[in-house]
Amino acid sequence: MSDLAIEATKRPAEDRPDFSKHANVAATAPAFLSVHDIHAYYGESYIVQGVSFNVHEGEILALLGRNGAGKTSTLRTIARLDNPSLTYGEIWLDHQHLHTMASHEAARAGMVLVPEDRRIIPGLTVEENIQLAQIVEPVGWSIDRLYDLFPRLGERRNQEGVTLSGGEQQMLAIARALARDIKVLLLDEPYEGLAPVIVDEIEKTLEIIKMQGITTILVEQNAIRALELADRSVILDTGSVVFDGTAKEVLDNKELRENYLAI
Ligand SMILES: Nc1ncnc2c1ncn2[C@@H]1O[C@H](COP(=O)(O)OP(=O)(O)OP(=O)(O)O)[C@@H](O)[C@H]1O
Repeated sequence: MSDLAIEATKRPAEDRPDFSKHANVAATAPAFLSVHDIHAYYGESYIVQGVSFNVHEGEILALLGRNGAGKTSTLRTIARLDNPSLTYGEIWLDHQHLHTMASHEAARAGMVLVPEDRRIIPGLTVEENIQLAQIVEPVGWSIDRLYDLFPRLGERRNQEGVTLSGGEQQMLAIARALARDIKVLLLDEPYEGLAPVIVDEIEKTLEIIKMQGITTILVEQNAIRALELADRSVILDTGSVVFDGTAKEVLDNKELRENYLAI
């Protein structure tokens, strides 16, 4: 950790300098997505403790770790949500510095989070949920293209979104993200509560999304399923990276799986 980062962590939240507002502290030429030494707090709670990793364009990265390891917090920090707040570090996406952006600017730059609770808007049909995502530029996939990817959504286009099954709601949440012109899809526990056959279906769509060149970061409790799909994996423990390598390395390493994933 750099001196500045240590300095940031020692101070109470209100006194901490907000290094995220400083654009000119990049040390190296960024990868497609480069997360560099990010530190983030919920109020006084220091949760994301110097996380760094790179993601290549079109890759699926499984971000794994035990309950409470900091996976959701890391995703939220990368998406530039206010909570937890980024106090130090850099996030570069395709030469754009997301660490200086608010969440709506990061979304416009192509970083979109599909949260665990999916946030389907009540009172709106499937199609209206998608259309709402396309109200502002830049627009991504057309509605017809989204229905090709998710035929179930096409069949239910006039049904109220919140009345869909859990799996269909997850598909709608992903479709809504793709309806924007995105570069990186951040998925928080997309398989949660879903039957294996629905997980199979969602997995197939994630493979198709990958083939279109979109980069995905997948946070999943179902680590085996995530690793079988992913190219690479980053494992977190108490808010820090303890492993960065290929998904196969994790699947082949019993000790790593037992120590950090309990599988
Ligand atoms: N809003 C919050 N305020 C304070 N602490 C929080 C908040 N949200 C999460 N935390 C704490 O941050 C730590 C990391 O939580 P996080 O949800 O990022 O972990 P996770 O790896 O995604 O866990 P899980 O797999 O259980 O979802 C936990 O100790 C949690 O209690």
